[in-house]
Amino acid sequence: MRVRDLPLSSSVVDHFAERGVRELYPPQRAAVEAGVCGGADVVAAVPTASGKTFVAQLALLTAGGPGLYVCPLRALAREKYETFAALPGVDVGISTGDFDATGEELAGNDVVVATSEKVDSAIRNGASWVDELACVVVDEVHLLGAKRRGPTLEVTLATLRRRNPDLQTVALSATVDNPDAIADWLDAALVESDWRPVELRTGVAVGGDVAFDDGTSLSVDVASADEAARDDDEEVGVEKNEADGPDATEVTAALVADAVADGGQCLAFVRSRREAVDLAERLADEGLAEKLGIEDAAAAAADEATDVDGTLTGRQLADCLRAGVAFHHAGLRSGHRSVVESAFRDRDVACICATPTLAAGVNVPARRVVVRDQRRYGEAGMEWIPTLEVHQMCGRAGRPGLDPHGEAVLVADADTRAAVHERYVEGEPEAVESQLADPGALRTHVLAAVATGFAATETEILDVFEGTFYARETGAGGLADAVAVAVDDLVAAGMVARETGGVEDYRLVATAVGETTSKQYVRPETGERIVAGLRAAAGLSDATTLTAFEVICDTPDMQDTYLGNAERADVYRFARTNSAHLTTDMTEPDDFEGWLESVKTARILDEWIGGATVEDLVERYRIGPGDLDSRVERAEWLLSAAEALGETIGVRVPAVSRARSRL
Ligand SMILES: Nc1ncnc2c1ncn2[C@@H]1O[C@H](COP(=O)(O)OP(=O)(O)OP(=O)(O)O)[C@@H](O)[C@H]1O
Repeated sequence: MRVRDLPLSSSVVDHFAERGVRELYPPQRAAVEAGVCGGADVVAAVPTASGKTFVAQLALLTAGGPGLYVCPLRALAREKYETFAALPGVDVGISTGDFDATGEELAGNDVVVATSEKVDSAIRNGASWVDELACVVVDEVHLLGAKRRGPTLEVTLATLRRRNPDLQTVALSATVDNPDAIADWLDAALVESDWRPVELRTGVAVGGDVAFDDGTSLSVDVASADEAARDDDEEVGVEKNEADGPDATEVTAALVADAVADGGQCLAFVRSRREAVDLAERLADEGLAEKLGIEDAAAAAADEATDVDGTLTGRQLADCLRAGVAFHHAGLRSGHRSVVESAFRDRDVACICATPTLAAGVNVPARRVVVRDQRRYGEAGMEWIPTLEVHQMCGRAGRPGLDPHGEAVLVADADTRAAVHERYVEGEPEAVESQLADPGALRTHVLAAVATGFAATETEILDVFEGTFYARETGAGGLADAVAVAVDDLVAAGMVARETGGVEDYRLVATAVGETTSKQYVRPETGERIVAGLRAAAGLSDATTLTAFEVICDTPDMQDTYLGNAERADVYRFARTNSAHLTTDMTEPDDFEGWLESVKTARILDEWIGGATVEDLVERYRIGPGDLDSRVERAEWLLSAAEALGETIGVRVPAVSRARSRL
């Protein structure tokens, strides 16, 4: 099936042809056969990099009206926006910021790219454009199994479909165990395929020996790399037992060096940000830039990274880039992330050492993927990383048209070889499971349903949830008890009131605080904390910007900031010295550690508006520059919510507005 046989304009056909897209890939053909160009609802569950974006474009271009592309990950939205905006004759809007507004300015676009939070917020604020949509495409729909954002994704999609029964729904998923359940939920045709544009072989490495699942094998020389490490160890007086095998880092280094010497780029995945930086610094000794012959380009990429800022992270990244290697994780500033991603695509860097976030959707195909760590710290100590995530990492291997096959190598040792093989080579990815029953998520969405006027009784709330994936799995009735608890909680928190009509007959209405909380897109617990904080601040004789920051940082909508043991005493002293400016008495918090972390975040933000530089703060408080950026952004949103809530309850705290304007 050819692109030019599809119902697309000739300029669009030319656009694709210029990008080498002339003949449809088999899963794309299956989607067309399922009716994606004719308004049909389709779920496509296909491997990484097998052309899902093209399926999205087909749906959006052929729908008889405006389309919405829901991108659960903010980091990806910009890339998709650019892809859609390049289409001839298509007006594209983007909405990914975290806070506020109906986004009325988005009306009139042919395609809107937005996160599910942003769409949810637009619905709560009464945006009319959401009712005019002809088509919605949800990318990475398997993320409805994610704890925080999953419930928003499914409730938003259910609400859109309920309000607009003619809406075409197209959902794109990674390969999961239950795509049929997702298709059944959306009443959609299922396109399921394991076809990949480049064949992938996956193997397990023990020492320098890799056994692939297609029966082939590979040996790399770890000994020399290992000796290098041993020399280093000797210098610093580390004793190493001769009987120890080579460690996973050295095996990884050898696998990377081998692929690069052969002209191929690599991705190496590790469990944490810290490990990503350490591994990159270790690989900087491998002479990768010389091996790939990219010294000049690598130096230029290093200069670009230096231009972003002068932080320690920026300097480390630049040093690594100069040596042909980079690191990539969620604590990087977006400027650094995009330098790394585009340098990799332009072949100006030989290897990226990354945390699993890179695997989720960023288009960075490599010859070889090495998964050094398959376990990471979780709630229950060291846990295996889900198969779905590891498969997404492995799926980045193989560049269409350039590599005969992609190679994914999982680094194990003699003890873990069998488990790693069973879990990730033989094993199937997990099923997607709804997280909507989580009490915090339910409170948020119950409040939204009441505040927007969609529901005024428990039964009507259950009707709203009837279209969710959760309800498909268990029946909406499965939520009845949990919804009743959520309503009670919201009444106790002063967000919702029961207005009685007759005996035992009542309607649920949002209180003014509940309505503002929902519109400002903060969680009910956040709204409650801010209201209490504002009242306390109004009673302080000396409420300062620190007071305002303490209030908003002590909410579940602000990210936690890690508090190391060494800093604890210092933050404790700071809280004591500044107790006159804080709304919480030190003896009060149930979760004292959590509160101290909020004080640390508040202190950082207060110094930031006082003129401290990113460089200072990053070094003094040991947070990533990207983490500082995201806290500043959240603080802006939460302070604006605090202003709105202050107005609602008639409490004015000038320090809140001062903090906001200085941010
Ligand atoms: N029919 C086609 N012919 C040639 N190239 C194609 C075709 N379809 C897609 N591609 C190219 O394949 C690459 C991967 O496609 P795409 O990014 O859509 O994959 P994806 O399935 O969305 O991946 P992800 O798992 O990252 O979401 C892109 O560079 C795209 O231009």
